[in-house]
Amino acid sequence: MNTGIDAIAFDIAKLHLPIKTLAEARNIEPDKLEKGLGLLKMTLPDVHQDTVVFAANALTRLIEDNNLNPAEVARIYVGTESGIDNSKPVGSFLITLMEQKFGHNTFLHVDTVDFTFACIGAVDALHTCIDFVRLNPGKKAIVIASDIAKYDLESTGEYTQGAGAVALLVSENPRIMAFDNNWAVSTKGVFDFFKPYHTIHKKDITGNDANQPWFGNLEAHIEIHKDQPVFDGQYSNTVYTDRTREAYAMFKEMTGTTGCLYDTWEAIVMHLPYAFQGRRMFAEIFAKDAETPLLTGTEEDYATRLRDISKGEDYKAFVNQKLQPAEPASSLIGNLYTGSIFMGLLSTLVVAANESRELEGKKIGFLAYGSGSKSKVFQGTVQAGWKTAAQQSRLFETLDRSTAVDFETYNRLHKKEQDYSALAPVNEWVLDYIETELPNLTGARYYKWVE
Ligand SMILES: CC(C)(COP(=O)([O-])OP(=O)([O-])OC[C@H]1O[C@@H](n2cnc3c(N)ncnc32)[C@H](O)[C@@H]1OP(=O)([O-])[O-])[C@@H](O)C(=O)NCCC(=O)NCCSC(=O)C[C@@](C)(O)CC(=O)[O-]
Repeated sequence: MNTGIDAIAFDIAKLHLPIKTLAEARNIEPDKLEKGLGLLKMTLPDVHQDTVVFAANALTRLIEDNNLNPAEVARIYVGTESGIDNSKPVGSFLITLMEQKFGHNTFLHVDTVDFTFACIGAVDALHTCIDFVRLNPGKKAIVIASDIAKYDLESTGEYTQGAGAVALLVSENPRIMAFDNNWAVSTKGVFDFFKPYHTIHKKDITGNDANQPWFGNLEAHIEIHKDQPVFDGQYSNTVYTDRTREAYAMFKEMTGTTGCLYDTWEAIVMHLPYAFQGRRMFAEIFAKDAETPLLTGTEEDYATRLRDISKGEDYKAFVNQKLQPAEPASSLIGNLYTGSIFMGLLSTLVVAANESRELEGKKIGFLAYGSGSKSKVFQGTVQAGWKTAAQQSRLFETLDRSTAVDFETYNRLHKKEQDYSALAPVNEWVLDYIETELPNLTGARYYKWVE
């Protein structure tokens, strides 16, 4: 039985900071960001938006565009790493909101849960939902990837921010993409990017806490959890490359592929924290799988050879054919964390449709990554309804309508100083208020639909 993605909907933050504006303010050469990393716009949440809002908007669109009867949906599984509660999942908010819109008890028998593993959480949700539909033919599941990629001001992650959600309908005989039952994994527990609940600073070794055995010789200064990660950008690239290379090799082994695997893929969709991450990180796999000799001398020789290959004409042609179609949406959005790989898929489909290329029956390879760290490599075959879905998505028309903000507004939104919406919401969910008075409900978040 074919199982996979039957429909896609999305909700992307409607505000953006042009990357040039950020480059000028931070004294970075705009070309580095635009031509080096492929960034053009950085989308930002408005004051009335959080992960629940983006997820609810994408889900509402998925249901309405596909005339879905809630009774048909067995699961709504959410991938997120920017949830708003440590106990109550985004999924449980979604059930409340969908019942507000579609009727009392309409989602009573829907299973829901959040998956967190940095950017790969929604791929994990998809993986388990595909298994579920295979075991339960006729049932449908929804996977939602919803995140706000927020980094500290003036950090190297600042120019890779973005916000929004992608919702996928998973079913048998899907219209867009059917997945093979091979999922190769590479996992290792590392600290390349993480969001600790508490950050403990080493201040000095004279304070009272110095005597506490669990702090060793440190005085503890504890900060509460914040939205922005602790990360090491260059190390995260190394880990990204290692995990994807290892999972790719594992995929070859498990499928018994003897030749060059990527030659069998019409397009490659990778996790894109920024548009050019895939093309910057794939060069090693490109060389190794084609058995291009990489020097076995020093590490420096290896890096130089790899760099030469990545700047060569063969690699450029390969990038243009297989990796580039996933990039334009990322350039206009920024990082979507869990949603990035699915937005890369939609971008690939829309670019092919715009170029009148036929994808039906072609294989697409996926290289997912989540910090912390894990990669999953899998493949799918494009189905007959891909072009209609791509055209109906109106992806680039929607992104074109994004509103630019100035640097001051960006700063205020980032610091959460602004208490009014920069753009009035229309036909969408908004965060209405957060309870502050009632002791048993302090912190409860309430949402409403705005016509
Ligand atoms: C991604 C980094 C590390 C980039 O870090 P960086 O230091 O800003 O950039 P760089 O020096 O690595 O690369 C700049 C590129 O621009 C080029 N360049 C320079 N100047 C010019 C110019 N004038 N004209 C044209 N090109 C120029 C330069 O040559 C180079 O290209 P390359 O070496 O590839 O050829 C940084 O933005 C960062 O720390 N980001 C946050 C972490 C991150 O995104 N890591 C990515 C891997 S981990 C991941 O993907 C998971 C994640 C982050 O999504 C989280 C999760 O899983 O939840």
